[in-house]
Order: sequence, then C-alpha cells, then structure tokens
Amino acid sequence: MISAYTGTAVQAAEKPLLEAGVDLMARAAYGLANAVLWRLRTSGRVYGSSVALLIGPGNNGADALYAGELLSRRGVRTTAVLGSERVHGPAFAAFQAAGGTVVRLAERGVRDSASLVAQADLVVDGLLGTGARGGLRDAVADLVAALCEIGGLQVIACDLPSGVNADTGEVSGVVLSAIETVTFGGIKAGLLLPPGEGFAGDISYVDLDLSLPAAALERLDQDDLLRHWPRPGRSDHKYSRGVLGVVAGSTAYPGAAQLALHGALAAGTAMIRYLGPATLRAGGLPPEVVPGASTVAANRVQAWLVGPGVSDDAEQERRCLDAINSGLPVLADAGALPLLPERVGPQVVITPHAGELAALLSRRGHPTVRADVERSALEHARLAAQLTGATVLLKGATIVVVSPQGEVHSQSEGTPWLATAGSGDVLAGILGALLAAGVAPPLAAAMAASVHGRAGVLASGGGPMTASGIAEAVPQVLRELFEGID
Ligand SMILES: NC(=O)C1=CN([C@@H]2O[C@H](COP(=O)(O)OP(=O)(O)OC[C@H]3O[C@@H](n4cnc5c(N)ncnc54)[C@H](OP(=O)(O)O)[C@@H]3O)[C@@H](O)[C@H]2O)[C@H](O)CC1
Ligand SMILES: [K+]
Repeated sequence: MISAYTGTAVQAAEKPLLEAGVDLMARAAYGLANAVLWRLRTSGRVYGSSVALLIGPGNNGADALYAGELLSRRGVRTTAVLGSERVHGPAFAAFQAAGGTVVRLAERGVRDSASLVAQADLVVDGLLGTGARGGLRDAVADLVAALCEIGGLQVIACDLPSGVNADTGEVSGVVLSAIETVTFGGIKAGLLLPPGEGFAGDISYVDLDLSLPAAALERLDQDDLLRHWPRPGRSDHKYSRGVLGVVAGSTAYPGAAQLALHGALAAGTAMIRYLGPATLRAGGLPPEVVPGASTVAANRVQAWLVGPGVSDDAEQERRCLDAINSGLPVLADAGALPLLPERVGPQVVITPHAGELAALLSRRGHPTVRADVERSALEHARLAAQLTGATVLLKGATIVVVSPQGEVHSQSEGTPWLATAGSGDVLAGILGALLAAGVAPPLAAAMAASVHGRAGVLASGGGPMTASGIAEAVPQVLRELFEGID
C-alpha cells in the first residue's frame, strides 16, 4: 500500500523534529541532490554538467539551494534563478559559498532567463512547495510558461511540481512537467491525484522519519491485490462464490452488456444472471451467462451491476432502479446514473466519468461542467459521495475512489490506450465481480481500477487494443498475481 498525506499533515509532523533541532532540510536536500546526480550519471557525466535551479521564496527554494550547494561541490555547474526578492538567507549563502552562479529573474528578464535555463542538462523546480497558496504568479509564471513553450526540459521537482496543490492535485496556472518528483517526509496526496499526477513523473521518496497521522489517500499495490482478491476454496461451488445479477444493454447498445458480462466472467464470477432485452437474451450472451427472471426481485443474487448500455428502455430502467433500491451491493454505471435516487446506502458504488459526474452534481443543485471535474477531481468526487451516500469511482487516467465515509484511493496503472469505447463496461464487470464476491465497495472499486489498468497495459503492449482485449487480459493479470500461491 502506498500512503499519501496532505501538505499540512507533513508540515505538522515536521514541527516537533525541527523544534528538537533536527536538520530536516539537510536530509531533504541530500536526497534531492542524489536524485539529480543519479540522473546526470545515467545520461553521461556529473563533473562539468550543468543544472539550473528555479528558486522560490520559501523553504522549497531552500531545499533546492542546499541541493545546489552539494551539486556544486561535486563539480556540477549550478545556476540558481531567483524568482523573487525574498530567498532563504542561510541556504543562499551556502549555495554561493560553494561557487554557484546566481541570476535574478527581475534583472535578467523572462526571455533571457528562460533560454539560460533551457541550456542546462537538468532543471530543478524549487519555486513552491507545501506552503504554496495558488499557482505561480507574475514573472515566475511567465518564466515557466516560456520554459513550457521551449519544451524538452529534464525537470526534477523539489517536493512537488510548483503550482500543483499538495493536498488535492489541483493545478493552478502553468506547471513545469517533471520527469521525477523527489518528495520529502511523506508522499503528498496531490502527487497521486489528477491532474497533478500528470506533472509529477516518477516519484522518489526521501524519508524524514516523521510520525505521520492516518493517510489522506491510499494506493493499492500488488501485495494488496493478492491479499484481498477473492479466490475459491476447496468447498466452494458456483453459488457460494457469489452470484452477480447484471442489468445491461438495450437494443441500441447491445455491446455494452457483452463487455460488462465478459469483464465479470474474466474477473472470476462463477455465476451471472442476466436481465435485458429479449434479442440479447436470445442468442447474444456468452454461453456461461444464465438468463435471469425478468424482475429484479425474482432473482437470487449477492450483488447487482446495472446501467452499461441502458438507454431509452423503460423496462431496463425499472430494473436498474429496483436493483439500486434492493439493499444489496450494487454498481450503478452509465445509464443507471441519471436514475440514482437522492440518497442511497453505502452498499452502492457509482462509476461516472468526468462528464457524467458533472451532470450528476448539476442535477443535485451544484452546476458543474466536465472541465471543473477535470480541474479538481478529488473535490468533485468527494462532493458526489457526500451528496449521494455512494462510493464514487471517478474514471480517468488516474482513477479516484471516494467512499461516503471520506476514504480516498487512487489508482493509475493504466495506459492512455485504455481510453477506448467499452473500456468502462469492462471495468464495471470487474467491479461487479468483486462486489458479488463480498468485497467491501471502496476496496472493490480500487482493486477493480488497478486490475483494469494492468489488463489494459497487458492487452495494449504499447499499441492499440479493444475493450474485449482488456477483458481477455484480466485472467492473465490475475494468474501472474497468484503465481506461487497455493
Ligand atoms: N521546514 C523544513 O525544515 C522542511 C521543509 N521542507 C520544504 O519546505 C517546503 C515548504 O516550505 P514553505 O516555506 O512552508 O513553503 P514554500 O516553499 O512552498 O513557499 C512558501 C512561500 O512562498 C510564498 N507563496 C505562497 N504561494 C505563492 C504563490 N502562489 N506565488 C508566489 N509566492 C507564493 C509564501 O509567501 P507569503 O508570505 O505570501 O505566504 C511563502 O513565503 C516543502 O515543500 C519542502 O520542500 C523540506 O520538506 C524539509 C523540511
Ligand atoms: K517545487
């Protein structure tokens, strides 16, 4: 499990150590300098290479300056570009004493400073850290905009990319995209949330031995999947492993039902009862799927998956609503989202994409558009969980899961190739399988997101794939996970 924290929590945890005289900044700077040295070494040479350091007014800038001091002492040509009048005095003095060059943005101007920075082998972004309020401003923002336009820079972010909110991953204004972020004391939640994660590159962690509170966000890893993924025991039979009821598809969208069923079967559901249009029941179902009784109440299942491909079909919509109101664990996706009652119980999971979440919030008196959700995914997913009472899985390159109790997960194992029609239906199938097997909704949502992403990577192999291909890859992902386990 990867745990991440708010910037405030990390700062609070630093406080007692700082009061006891522990030089945390020296440890942070040492970690940052080592990351830079490693990059320089792997791309050629350390001695005589050049590093530009973008320096802000606070301790984030100080970390970068102290790292610059260490780099200068190793023979790296370092240039600190001071973004503001204010700078951490002792760090600045140490940097200068080690022979670093200083450039003041206010004197050198944006264009000159940008071309100077762009010539460096590596750039360290030490403009803003956990003390930031909002994004980069004024000439510093212009400098970063100019650097983004030049492009192709190898940037290492100090603690977090400047302009990314440490707690929420929100991005304000321009941000330099990093190849690596070296983060101190605790991984900041904003580094694992969209859109901030997209700017962070690889995340390296420098431990400062802090006593941290409960995590603000958790990300499952391979061990968590292995520990929690349901596997049949010797005495299990097809009913005891959990039966999933599926309400999916319509005459207009038969494929969505197929993909959701395929996803659920691939993820290990041993028994599925399907409710849908006669045309689909008559011949289009996978052979393993059992046609269910026509009403929700007449089917014995352990969980429901409702909504994929449900459109303009009163009978299917009735079934979706009955399943949502059944009190059983239920995943409501796509066509079931507009049918969601005002409040539901914590056994319900909803799986909107950004546009669907915006529509859901707007229907509940919070006018929202897709771009709002994309800008601050966590905030909107959290609001939806509070308003509906459901666990919310917000789809995207980084998937965010928020439970009505406020637990937050994020998963990002996927590949951009996953953005293909039907991909979400397969995800729904995987999640439905986990709910039917009795996995608690927030954990099920995070596990499904993880396995869906892994299956996408496997199916893609670096190139295009189909949603069916994602489902086909799921058993292989699970086989690799279970390898060596009895
Ligand atoms: N304390 C330690 O020993 C350690 C700190 N670490 C590093 O410290 C930063 C957090 O440092 P902090 O000084 O609290 O914050 P910042 O460096 O992010 O900078 C805050 C200063 O910047 C000004 N500010 C705030 N927002 C903006 C903005 N949008 N544009 C321009 N300037 C801004 C703010 O000034 P105000 O007076 O206006 O509030 C602050 O002066 C942390 O990220 C680590 O890198 C290490 O972890 C080691 C231990
Ligand atoms: K930074």
